Amino acid sequence: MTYKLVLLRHGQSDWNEKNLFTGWVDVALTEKGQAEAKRGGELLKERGILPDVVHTSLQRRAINTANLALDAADRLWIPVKRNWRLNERHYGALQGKDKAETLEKYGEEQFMTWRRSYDVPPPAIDDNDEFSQANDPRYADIENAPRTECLKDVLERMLPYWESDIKPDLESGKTVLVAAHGNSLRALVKNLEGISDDDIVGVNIPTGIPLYYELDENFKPTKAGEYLDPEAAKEAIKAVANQGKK
Ligand SMILES: O=C(O)[C@@H](CO)OP(=O)(O)O
Repeated sequence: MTYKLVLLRHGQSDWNEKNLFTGWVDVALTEKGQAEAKRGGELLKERGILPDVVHTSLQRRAINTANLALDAADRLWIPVKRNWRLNERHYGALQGKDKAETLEKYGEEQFMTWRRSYDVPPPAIDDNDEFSQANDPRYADIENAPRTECLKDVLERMLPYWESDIKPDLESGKTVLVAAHGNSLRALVKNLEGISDDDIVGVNIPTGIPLYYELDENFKPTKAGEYLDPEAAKEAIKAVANQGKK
């Protein structure tokens, strides 16, 4: 018995296009992002990898990506579960800041530490900041909702949901789609593949291309995760890695 898991990062968002740190800011998909999501669903259909249940974050770029992909795969009818634990990493005071300007202002080392270090979070966002989620009703029930997060924080808040909701769906034989974000999926991939704290720095997830895993009974991948469009993924991974650079 192998478990079937598909990870899908949302398609290009308005702020991916504008090259702004996004985090918990709830931005929309661009037209290109919508097309990527649809293509993601077509790839699933072509390969016969048909989700039985979908898990998303509480952010519209992931929710809309899931809907567009599932519509294209003719699976819009499957049950859906949403949880803040799948949200993008909270980017703290960097939310809303231009990536290229931040790189220029603070230098490459600080910029990459904030973006990709495992355990150094950016400065916390002020509750009065225009890009704070302090008063967002969808997060009102979270105790100590984050004001910034590093990848380690994301892993720690994502894992309880993996255990309580995603694993049981896999165990019951369902093909599970997780539609989420660059950094919440990096956390999930780190955990799945046992990637070290140092090596996760170099892992980037492209937008809109399904990443397919088959897992054994211990939830370990039986082989490396497979991008359903490997050529497009290669180019897109490079582009994510180089964001901010001129
Ligand atoms: O801005 C963000 O929230 C993320 C994802 O778009 O960016 P990065 O890849 O720089 O972590």
